[in-house]
Amino acid sequence: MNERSLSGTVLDDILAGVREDLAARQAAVSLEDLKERAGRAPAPRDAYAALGGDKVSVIAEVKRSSPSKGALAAIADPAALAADYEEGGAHVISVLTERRRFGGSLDDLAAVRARVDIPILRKDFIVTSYQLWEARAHGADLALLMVVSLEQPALVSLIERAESIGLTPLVEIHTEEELERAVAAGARIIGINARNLKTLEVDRDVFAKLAPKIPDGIIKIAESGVRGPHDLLAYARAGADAVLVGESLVTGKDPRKAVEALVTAGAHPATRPDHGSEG
Ligand SMILES: O=P(O)(O)OC[C@@H](O)[C@@H](O)c1c[nH]c2ccccc12
Repeated sequence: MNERSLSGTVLDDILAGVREDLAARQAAVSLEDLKERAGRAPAPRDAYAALGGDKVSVIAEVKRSSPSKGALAAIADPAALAADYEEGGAHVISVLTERRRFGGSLDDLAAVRARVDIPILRKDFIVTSYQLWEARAHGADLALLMVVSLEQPALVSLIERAESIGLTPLVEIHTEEELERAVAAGARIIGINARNLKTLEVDRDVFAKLAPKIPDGIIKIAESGVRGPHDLLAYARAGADAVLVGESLVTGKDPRKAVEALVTAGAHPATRPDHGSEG
């Protein structure tokens, strides 16, 4: 068993459902078949190039539902939404593939990957290498690994496995202990989630508290709770290289324009700690 046992939290419920769905998929599709499909998948896109440079990058998420709010948006055509995000200037697209709580699927992932030219993140609760192969087989370029749901040896081996099959791992943390584990495991991209997945509470200050403790050279992503350019700028001043935005994009009137506003705010050098007056 790779997962930590954290009894009674929302995360526990989610992981239990994820494991059931995973078992059904494993019964239906052999690892051998998945590997074969991954071998035929288009080459991975360069996530480091997409997230690098002086700008604050925008990762726009295809998200139908959330455990905290339930249904957010119908999203009949996830690929069309992703195309809007790309037109708005998004640097990476995140696709939630978890079914029960987030309403996502691997079909969504494949459809989005086929429509846009930027790197795609598989956002899910990944606890086994089978899910990494699934991600690559459906075209993902990056995969989320959440420290909270993995024991250290599993985290280390999933990072290595992801890299060995061409997936860039985005390692998510919410506490200082998790941060230390992510760094020790060799993470090169760390996402600080403002949302505590055990309670679903959002605390935007978590980023500013933890980001300074991340060693130089590691890409820092602020996840959750970005309502618009104002929040992107606050995260940028606290050292974010990128923001990951879901709810405010899928619930807004015009996702393309909402992404454009974020990208424009993030393109301004004065938003970065190195260049800004906050220095
Ligand atoms: O919808 P928001 O508040 O903009 O958040 C997006 C993203 O950060 C959130 O979906 C998320 C971050 N980490 C996760 C892990 C699993 C599922 C979902 C997530």
